[in-house]
Amino acid sequence: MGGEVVRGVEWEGLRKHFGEVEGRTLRELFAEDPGRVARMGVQAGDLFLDYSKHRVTDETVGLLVALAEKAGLRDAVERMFSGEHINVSEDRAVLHTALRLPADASLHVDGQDVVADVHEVLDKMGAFAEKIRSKEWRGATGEPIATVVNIGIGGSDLGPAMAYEALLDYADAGITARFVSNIDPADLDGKLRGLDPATTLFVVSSKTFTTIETLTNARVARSWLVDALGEDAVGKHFAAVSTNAEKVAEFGIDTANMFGFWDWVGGRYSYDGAIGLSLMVAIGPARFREMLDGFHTIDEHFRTTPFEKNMPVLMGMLGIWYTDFFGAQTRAVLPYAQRLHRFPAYLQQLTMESNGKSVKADGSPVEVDTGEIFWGEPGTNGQHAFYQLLHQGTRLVPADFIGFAEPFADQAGMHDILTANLLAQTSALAFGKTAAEIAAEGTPPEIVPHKVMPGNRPTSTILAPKLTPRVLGELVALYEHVVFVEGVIWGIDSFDQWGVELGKKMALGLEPALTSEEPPGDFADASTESLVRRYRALRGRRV
Ligand SMILES: O=P(O)(O)OC[C@H]1O[C@H](O)[C@H](O)[C@@H](O)[C@@H]1O
Repeated sequence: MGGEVVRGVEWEGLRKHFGEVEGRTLRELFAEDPGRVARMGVQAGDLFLDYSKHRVTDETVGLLVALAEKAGLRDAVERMFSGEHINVSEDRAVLHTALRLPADASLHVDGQDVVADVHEVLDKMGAFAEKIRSKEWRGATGEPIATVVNIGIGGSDLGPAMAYEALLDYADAGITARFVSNIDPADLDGKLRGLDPATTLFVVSSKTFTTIETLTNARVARSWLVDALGEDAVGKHFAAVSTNAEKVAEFGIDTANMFGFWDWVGGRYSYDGAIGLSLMVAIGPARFREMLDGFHTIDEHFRTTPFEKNMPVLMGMLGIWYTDFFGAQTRAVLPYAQRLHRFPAYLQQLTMESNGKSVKADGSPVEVDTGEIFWGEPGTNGQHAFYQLLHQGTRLVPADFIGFAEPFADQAGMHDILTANLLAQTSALAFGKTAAEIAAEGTPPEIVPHKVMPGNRPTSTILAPKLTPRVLGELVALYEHVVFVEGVIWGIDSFDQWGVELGKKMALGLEPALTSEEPPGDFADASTESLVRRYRALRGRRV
């Protein structure tokens, strides 16, 4: 499966074809075939993708689709959706798609009625969120909750934080959310500033409930609350989201206020379940469910649409095309929506923790580059910062531009100016400006080379009607499945993350060396030892 197609017949066919396409420009491709625009557009739910500004022909698309077929992508999709243990290194099912199945759907996995479990938790979250939003839930002093502080990190932070920011215009109950993640004390300190313990609810979010950052922040937050309101206040001011009820109880949070999920939901795939609790409190259960419908729409599209019109398949295969044939290292994601300012950061975990692997699912080494480096900033800000490199630098940076037709609120035509910028950038990136065109404007000859815009820089444009809860769900599901497609082609396990473990363990081992009164002991390496001594000296400790 999967990785076996790398360097196979279809792969080599693509390599040969790449030799023919590499030297062609988008100007030529468009001049020869203006009809490509009509053919290279696909709709999935509310999302429209224009991929005509990619360095591909119909033949390229045909070959990429054939590679996906040969890799067994169809089967792999079914295996994921039906709950097979495709996360082989952890022997787990991968069922984030079950988090958004409608209540009348049916899915039994490992003897468990997954749909019933999911909806039981959603209903419990909904009831809790409504109590807080309606002010029926009162804090220890009888006041309603004004602020929800989510304490979590990685998948237990990035998803709800990104989505809360994205959907801020839908937070209609006067309840704001804050997100604390970093073990740097500055994070919690900054986020607690200005808050009244009497009106603050903490949601401690951790799949494992063993993550040191989260538990430490939660402990400090607990003291902050208890110092102000006493020990008895904890029950009214702390909730937990976890798969680990035992640890939640051990920490001292009433499991009646705990919202569960399952080992078949990866941390980075979890905010559409209980990890989204703080988001649900802010926007309400109905809008949260609209968001889930959006996710589900794309799940169905991915599962049932022929590959030639399948948005995640096309985007994933384009990722393979640029990574493994053009040798691109990164993919920029450029949302023309300020509300999506955390979307690139969210995608970094989703994509890079999933596909940053150098062995295949069977443990053998991969033979080609895997894992695109995702990065980005909202437009138009990025235009005034790093787009220079995108336009005239030596590196090829394929980019996804994301835009919306309707703003939540507009002023002075600002939204149209925003969209005009998105369109101008993708056009300039694709078609550039030649030396002759620049010279014809009267530019002095010695300046002409500086002004040449090489063009031929590929982009996707994703356009949606409006950034609603539904559309956000669609966008996130789209990228989840893009990750899946790429992982299948590379033959890797996109659902484990062993690479983060070693550093965590070493930090636990190093901490005593920083704080001990004894001279630092033996170290594995001289550089680390010298830095430990320097740090201790700077902190006035014995070296
Ligand atoms: O939710 P938790 O168990 O606290 O885990 C939080 C995060 O920490 C880990 O280091 C993983 O790399 C992430 O995938 C995970 O989302």
